[in-house]
Amino acid sequence: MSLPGLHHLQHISGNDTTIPGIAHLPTSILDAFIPGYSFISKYLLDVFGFDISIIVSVLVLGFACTTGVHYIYRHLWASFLTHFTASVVIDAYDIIYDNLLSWAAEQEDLKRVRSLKVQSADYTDDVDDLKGDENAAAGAIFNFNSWAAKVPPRYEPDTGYHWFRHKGHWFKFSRESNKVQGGWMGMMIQDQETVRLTVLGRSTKPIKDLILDTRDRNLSKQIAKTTVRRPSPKEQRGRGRQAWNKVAVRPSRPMGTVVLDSKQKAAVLRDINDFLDPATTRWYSNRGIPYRRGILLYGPPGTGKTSLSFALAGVFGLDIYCMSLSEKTLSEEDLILLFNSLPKRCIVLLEDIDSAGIVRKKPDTTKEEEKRSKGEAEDKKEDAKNEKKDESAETTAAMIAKEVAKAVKSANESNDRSAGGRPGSSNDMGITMSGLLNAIDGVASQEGRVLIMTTNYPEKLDDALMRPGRVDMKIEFTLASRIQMRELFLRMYCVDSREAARTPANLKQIMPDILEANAFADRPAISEKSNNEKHNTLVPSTRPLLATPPRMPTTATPARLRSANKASSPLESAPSLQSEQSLKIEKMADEFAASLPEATFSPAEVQGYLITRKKDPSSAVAEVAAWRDAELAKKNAKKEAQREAQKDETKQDKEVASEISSRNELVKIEKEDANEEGRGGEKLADNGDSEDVGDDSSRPKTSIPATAESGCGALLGNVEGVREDSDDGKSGSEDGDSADSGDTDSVAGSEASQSSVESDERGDEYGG
Ligand SMILES: Nc1ncnc2c1ncn2[C@@H]1O[C@H](COP(=O)(O)OP(=O)(O)OP(=O)(O)O)[C@@H](O)[C@H]1O
Repeated sequence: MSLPGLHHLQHISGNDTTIPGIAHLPTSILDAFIPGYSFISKYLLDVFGFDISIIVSVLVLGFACTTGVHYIYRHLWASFLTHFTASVVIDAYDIIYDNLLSWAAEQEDLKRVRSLKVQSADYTDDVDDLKGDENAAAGAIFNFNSWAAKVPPRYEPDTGYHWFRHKGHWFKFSRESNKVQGGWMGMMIQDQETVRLTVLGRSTKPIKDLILDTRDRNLSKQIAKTTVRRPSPKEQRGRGRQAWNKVAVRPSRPMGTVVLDSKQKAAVLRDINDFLDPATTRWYSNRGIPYRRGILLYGPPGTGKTSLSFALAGVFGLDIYCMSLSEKTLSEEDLILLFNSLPKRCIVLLEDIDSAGIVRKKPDTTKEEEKRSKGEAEDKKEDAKNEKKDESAETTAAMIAKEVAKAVKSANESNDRSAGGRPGSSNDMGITMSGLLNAIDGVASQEGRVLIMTTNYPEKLDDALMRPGRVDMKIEFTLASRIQMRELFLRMYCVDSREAARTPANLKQIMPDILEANAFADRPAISEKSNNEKHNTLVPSTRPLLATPPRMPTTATPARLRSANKASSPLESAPSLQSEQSLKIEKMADEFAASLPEATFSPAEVQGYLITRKKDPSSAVAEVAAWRDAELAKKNAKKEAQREAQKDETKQDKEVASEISSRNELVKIEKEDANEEGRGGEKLADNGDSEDVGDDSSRPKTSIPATAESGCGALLGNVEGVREDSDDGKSGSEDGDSADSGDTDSVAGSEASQSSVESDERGDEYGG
């Protein structure tokens, strides 16, 4: 290749080290690109006679051209993208992100990309869709790992960008991972993924359509699934959706599987259905009423409160946000943030609301106490000056009082603990009642959510929490009635007939009988009633919304039971069983229910029994009497043990109290003696014979410190014993027969209901 211009340039430079006649770049230019070029090329030419200038010139020219073209291309492409494409960014914590990635994993164009990210079947829900091995031999051991290994892993496009075509449009799928500040005070650097979808063209519509497609595809896949979310770990908690973690997507629980009085079920279904109706939103806003709904589910453990909440989430296609107030890392600020980060429509399940130890903050007595004890300490100082001779007796008494107060305080604390509260109440516990109330109906709290609170002890709940507007509906759950037990039996052995009701589109599909019978004919239309009237309709002030499930007579026979079922149909109608086999099962269900006492076992217990015989209804019936007797014996033994424990506790309380009382008496006597001794000494001193008095061995001598120490040790031992007992769940406060309270000087050491203030006061009595 001839480059005459360059050749000319070379002559001008006057620094020619090359063979004349061959085109190349001037040495000065090459020197600028490659430092030391002229020296190297001269050396190579002199020693080997080889001219590298032409090769180097070509390489440099090639490099310059490529860089230039690349620069121009990038520049043009960037301005093309700016002016002729549209894009949308999707954050990783958004549901759209999940939808898009699972959609992308199935696109042929994107399957072909060379940079993929793989996700094993364990982390997807696909494992639930696998069918069991029907050819497995009877009794063959099921191996989950080898079964789950059949689910192919999911491949999705990795970080980087990939082009694909969808519905005639070209899209660019860019997955990016960025470092962002997060965590507490933004002190942690976290990875945050985003996907940017870009489409050729100036409109974002194709992207929006694509997002809708991915959502629809996901909906059709997840039609019968309920998404469960829990608060994110504290350090990852941020605003918005980051506050909540998706922990599971599980098959929706069919309403029919929750055995509950059908009127109660219908009431709650109607109520939530009305609430979610878009027209209701306007109704609320027109009247300035916060658009929220609160439901309290209460009753013994294992009676179906959580199950009903999940079934409701399934029926109404709502995500369920579960939270426990007893979670240690949950502060009031977190609670407010979590409530403020809820989506527009969802179910919030606040479980075991009583166990969080939510109590109104007690008046702060500590400071008063301190003041008082300070004042008293000063008084004591004065006294000490005036009555120096009482000093040793006083010190001893103060020691005892201090130890006793300590012991009583710790016993009280442990009693508090055993009574369900958290130790150190207001300091340890993050959530106070006012904090909870602020969160659930604070100004920034999200509207449109259904708050379901569950408790085993409704009587422990604060009235402020129960007021209409916070709790609009209460549903009581009871131990299983005979009809419920029959229903549980039928559901255990005829589940498949109910499968059709998994995705109901109409309330009638769930509860045909009750809704057709127009059970709510008297219920006013929502637009015709004021909110208060509405609350009154739904929540009688003290009674639960609806009566508990009707009880069958204790002497129910299978025949009576069946006729009662047919006549009143208080529960959702049982699965229609046509075949002979089904009639047989129905008969067995009657027999089964008739063998069990009412209101003794929780549905969970009955289900637990049935589940171990899930393929064998006959043995479930045959063995139920033996199971019942064994369970009743266990329950009675437990009750008896509790009674015994209570008795022991009372006895111990009394012993401790009487010991304290006798120590107290002893200290009093010592003190009086010491006073007398002092007075006698003074008199003798006046007579100038004081030394003899001190040696008077005829007077009874007391060894106060020794007595006091052993007394405290013994006393503490006893009180410690009481505390340990109460840690085991025995509450001293439950004991009606506490230490003799008539004796004002005595410290009723183990009386759990005493506050530490009281015990300190009594301690001061000792000291003074
Ligand atoms: N009424 C019921 N109908 C159907 N199943 C029930 C019912 N009650 C309890 N169960 C079964 O018992 C188990 C425990 O029920 P669930 O967790 O709903 O009870 P819970 O009242 O919320 O208990 P806890 O108060 O201890 O939280 C579940 O497997 C559920 O299927």
